[in-house]
Amino acid sequence: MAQYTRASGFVGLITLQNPPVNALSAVVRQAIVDTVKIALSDPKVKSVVICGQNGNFCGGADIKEFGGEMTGPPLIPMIHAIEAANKPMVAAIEGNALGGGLELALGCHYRIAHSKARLGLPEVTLGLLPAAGGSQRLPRLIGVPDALDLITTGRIVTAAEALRLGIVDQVTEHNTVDAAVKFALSVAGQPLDARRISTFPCPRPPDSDALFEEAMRKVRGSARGAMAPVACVQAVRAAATLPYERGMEREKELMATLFTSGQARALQYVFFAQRAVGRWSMPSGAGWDTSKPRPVNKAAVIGLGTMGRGITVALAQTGLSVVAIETQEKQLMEAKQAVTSMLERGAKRRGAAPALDRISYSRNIQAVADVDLVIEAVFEDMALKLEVFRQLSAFCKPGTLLCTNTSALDVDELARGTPNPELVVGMHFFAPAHVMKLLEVVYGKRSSPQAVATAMQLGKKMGKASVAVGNCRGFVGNRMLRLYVEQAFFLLEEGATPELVDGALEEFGFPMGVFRMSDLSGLDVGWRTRKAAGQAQPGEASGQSARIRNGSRYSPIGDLVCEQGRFGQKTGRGWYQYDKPGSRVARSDPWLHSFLEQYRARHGLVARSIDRQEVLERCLYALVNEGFRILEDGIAAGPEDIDVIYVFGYGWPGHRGGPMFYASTVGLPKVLERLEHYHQAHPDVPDLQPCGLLRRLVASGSPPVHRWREVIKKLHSQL
Ligand SMILES: CCCCCCC/C=C/C(=O)SCCNC(=O)CCNC(=O)[C@H](O)C(C)(C)COP(=O)(O)OP(=O)(O)OC[C@H]1O[C@@H](n2cnc3c(N)ncnc32)[C@H](O)[C@@H]1OP(=O)(O)O
Repeated sequence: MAQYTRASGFVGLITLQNPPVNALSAVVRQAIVDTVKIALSDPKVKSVVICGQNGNFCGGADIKEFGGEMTGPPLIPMIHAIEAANKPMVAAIEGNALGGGLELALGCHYRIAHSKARLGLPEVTLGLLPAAGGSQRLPRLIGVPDALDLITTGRIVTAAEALRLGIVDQVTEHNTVDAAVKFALSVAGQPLDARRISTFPCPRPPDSDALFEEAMRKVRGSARGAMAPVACVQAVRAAATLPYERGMEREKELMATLFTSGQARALQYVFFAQRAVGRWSMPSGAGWDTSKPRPVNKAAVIGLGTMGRGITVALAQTGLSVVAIETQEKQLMEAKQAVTSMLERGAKRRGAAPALDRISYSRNIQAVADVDLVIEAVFEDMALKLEVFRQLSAFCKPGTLLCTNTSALDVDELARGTPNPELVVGMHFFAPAHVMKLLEVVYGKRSSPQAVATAMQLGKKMGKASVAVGNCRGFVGNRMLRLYVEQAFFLLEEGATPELVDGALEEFGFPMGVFRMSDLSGLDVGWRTRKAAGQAQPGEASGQSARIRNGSRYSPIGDLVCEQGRFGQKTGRGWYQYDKPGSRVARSDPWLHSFLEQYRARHGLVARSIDRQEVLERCLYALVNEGFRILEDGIAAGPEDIDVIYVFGYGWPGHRGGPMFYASTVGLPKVLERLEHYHQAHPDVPDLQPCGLLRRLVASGSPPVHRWREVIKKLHSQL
């Protein structure tokens, strides 16, 4: 709702009240309409201030309402009535003014912001556009190029930037409502015609056609099939080329298309999934609501390779003191240089000072003595990690949390090697660790809820989408990925090319297909793991046995490519060829195609024609099937956890909502039927056998994704 009071005798004060973010629900919109009417009809009131309760202006339209039938007064006429008012309307912006919240403020005649306020139109991240007039008013206020930037990216700006752009009229360090009331009194009675943004002509840059074409090219390149960024460009173009009323019609048309698209539903699901994973739980029942994190002010990072450097940067940028440890002098100095330049680049981007003095460097592991938490990021070798954990246990003060950044090793085995296994958790970052938004927090059998709570809270502070998962080989993300990559290899054996597989996956929305990605990250990484596991065997054995391991189908194609010294971009050759080592532009490689032909001939395989649909079904349904197994095993608590991991860590297109959400949109019976089909066609791939949980969900009528947890709970209670 919204409360109406009078301030300083002559100012009507409307306070939005809908905790926690004062979203514009139907009730709030009705209250705004009612209170504006009261203020405008009160002869004593000379001007009006709109603010939000609890230091937060407004988080925008109520996203929860998008799923149902819209009731209550619509936003657009409500904002028009504010703009048309004959008394000055002033927005007092504290905290967030986002989406419909900023659009409401743009309907006001003046905007006063607190210096810590954040403003933006993030609708595009929800698959929408600012359709309460924002796409038409913002370009009129700040010009087309800046409006295009903010609307197509959803970028949030600080009050200082908002002032520079001309979005707000004044920024205050003091009480914003007091400042707005004072300001409102000072402008009482002044003419308002020049303050109604919808009446402004839209400043049209001389080269506007080229500008819009470039903007369209840019969003099409990065949107990977997402409709909203494209519609945002179209809406701003309408602002620049049409009168306001017609621009509003275009905004409405574009919004209608987006609103009813599956993409908006998927992105809104991701928004709520991100919040849901914060309410984590462990199989014991302990969770976010019962476990208190320990304070972490100082942390240590052990091992300053690529991951360790990124983690150091991320921790320092979060405001922690960091001790960065590497035993070899040369590596330590190289790492120091690399970390310094990463921090400087980041600081330049943010217009802040680099956090260089938060980091101390040491070759001595005893420097961990006074830290609250350690993140070990040494080479993926169990013996080495066990030794590091043994030393940490000896040198750390009691209660220090010991975290491992392993992506593949057993967290329980590491914990068993320490006197306090309850203090051990996995913190699995993704490269580059200071950029990638995902963190898997891996709890072992003995990890204490407090240790998990501490790692989750630290992840949140670092701005990561942090997901608590159980301990198993590959945790959630890599465990699922193995099956996806494996299907891509099998498809090559059966007649596909890297170009076909990557083309299908990139058209689906991945930034890179399996093979392009493999070339980027280096083929030798997986090869080393497969050799260590005894899977990759040297030489070009032929016949059936060369493609079987432990009774299941295995493709040695990746191993054979590695044997040729083709490790991807870094060697200039991999699944594709590159102009030179380190170059990024992949070109088809005739060598690889003839290698595939010879390989098939040697193994008696006859290439068949494979279409993009089969590529998608084989790769994606194998991945989804493993997701169901992970839920069945209790490694992830719900589908949201898996989806957040895939969207934020593995390039799964957000507008498809994550693999488990995607499966629900395809229809679980169809996913089940296709898996049965492929399992029948490939009985030597047991992983294609549909998971019991998938069958159970189908048998229980394929409930929507938000109800899967109930089925999973029931399943676990019966075990
Ligand atoms: C045909 C119809 C025409 C309609 C025209 C529509 C034009 C306008 C569209 C919009 O305004 S869309 C919404 C745009 N706003 C946003 O995208 C902002 C979303 N929220 C956030 O980014 C953050 O929540 C925040 C505001 C920055 C606050 O972050 P903080 O970390 O402090 O809290 P959270 O944990 O994120 O959120 C707390 C709580 O509030 C819920 N919530 C947040 N925003 C909304 C919202 N706009 N609608 C509904 N609910 C919202 C969030 O889910 C959390 O709830 P719980 O999950 O804890 O229950």
